Amino acid sequence: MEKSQLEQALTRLDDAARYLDLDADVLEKLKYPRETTKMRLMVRMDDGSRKSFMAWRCRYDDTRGPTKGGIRFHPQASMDEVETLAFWMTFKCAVMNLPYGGGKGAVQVDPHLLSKAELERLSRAYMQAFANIVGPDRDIPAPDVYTNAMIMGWMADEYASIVGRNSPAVITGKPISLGGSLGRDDATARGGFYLVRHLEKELGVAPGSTVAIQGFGNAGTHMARLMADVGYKVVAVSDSRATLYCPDGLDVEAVLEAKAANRLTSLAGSNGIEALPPDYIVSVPCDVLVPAAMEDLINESNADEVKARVVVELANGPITPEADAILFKKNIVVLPDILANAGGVTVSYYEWVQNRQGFYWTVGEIHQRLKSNMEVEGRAIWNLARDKNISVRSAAYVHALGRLAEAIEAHGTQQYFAS
Ligand SMILES: NC(=O)c1ccc[n+]([C@@H]2O[C@H](COP(=O)([O-])OP(=O)(O)OC[C@H]3O[C@@H](n4cnc5c(N)ncnc54)[C@H](O)[C@@H]3O)[C@@H](O)[C@H]2O)c1
Repeated sequence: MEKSQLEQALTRLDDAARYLDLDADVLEKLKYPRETTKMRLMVRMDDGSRKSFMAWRCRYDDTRGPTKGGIRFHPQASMDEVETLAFWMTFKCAVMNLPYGGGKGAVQVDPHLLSKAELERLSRAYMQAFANIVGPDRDIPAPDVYTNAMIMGWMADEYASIVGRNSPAVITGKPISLGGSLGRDDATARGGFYLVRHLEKELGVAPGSTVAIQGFGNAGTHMARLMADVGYKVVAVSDSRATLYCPDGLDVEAVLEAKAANRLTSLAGSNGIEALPPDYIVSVPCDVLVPAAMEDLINESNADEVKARVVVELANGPITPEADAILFKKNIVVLPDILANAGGVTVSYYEWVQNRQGFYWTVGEIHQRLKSNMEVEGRAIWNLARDKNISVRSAAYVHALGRLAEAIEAHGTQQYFAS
């Protein structure tokens, strides 16, 4: 029988456990989601009819603090995916030493088929359904695929009316006018960017090296701009419909404009730019490949075609464990999701801190803190990988698991005696 997504993800936990002397209780605690709630949301459509949508919220593990993780609106969302993403959040927050556990949520919906008013009603319905589960000290959502600051703003507003007080720290990734943090919009890409720049010597890349980016949404577009701004050559980008490829380098600003107007492929045919199928991006000749779309897009069927020497996982889980083994054999360095895309949750943490203290930082302060956090954790993980001769992914899991194990033990024995 085929493994579920969560079972696949758990193989990383078993792998990391081999390098630590852990109590069996620790693994038992981390092997299962603590709490997953499933709700059917009823939403009034503009034509007066009612439609229902399946929705979930998972709090995977809260040993290190309130659970934290985004809400995804996607037609293929499933409980298995939500629990897997929540598992990854647990490790990501531990990698970055944030005082959080891991959570995630989703609605099974294609948001492109909804009007803005329907999208607002759906977002409010989500918060009505899960208001008892979330909370600034319990579970703190954020944006993920096909959700954004506007949606977080509606959800924060709904939560405030339910609890009867302003409570901005319940959700992050909000509009700046509602207590959002400066620097949250490009934080995921910026974290990955700081990491690459910090490890340039070790990775053998530098401005002038070529980059291909799979997925051209929040994470992908910001990464393209940041890398191009310091002189990296972006040779290919893709979205769900096409890959745009130009070996001499794309004009990133022109590509961003075309994407904003929803006509990415309109650039093909001029200046040596070709439009190719979306999957082509994986095999593009380049130095750095940046998956920034969905899970499992690099798998057994195409991992052999990867030409890059470095893969920076801005997406969550873009490489299957089988593909990971193939890349490792090919000496391709993978900077794993739980480290490379942790800039998003890190600036979400800053947003939560600012909301709670009621005092806000400048964008310069945010960038400085993020750069320092990425460099400290990135360096520790890089050194661990080198010293133990393991992949950077395994090292990131070992780094996080050590922190989780310490916290599980520090909680004492109460849970041991409880049923
Ligand atoms: N936004 C964040 O702060 C954040 C933080 C951490 C991780 N991530 C992860 O980054 C990834 C992207 O998230 P986002 O926020 O940028 O989402 P987004 O909705 O802004 O963008 C997703 C992009 O992926 C593209 N896409 C979808 N299917 C594709 C396919 N088969 N091939 C190529 N492109 C495809 C879409 O066209 C879109 O351009 C996800 O895995 C998400 O979990 C996001």
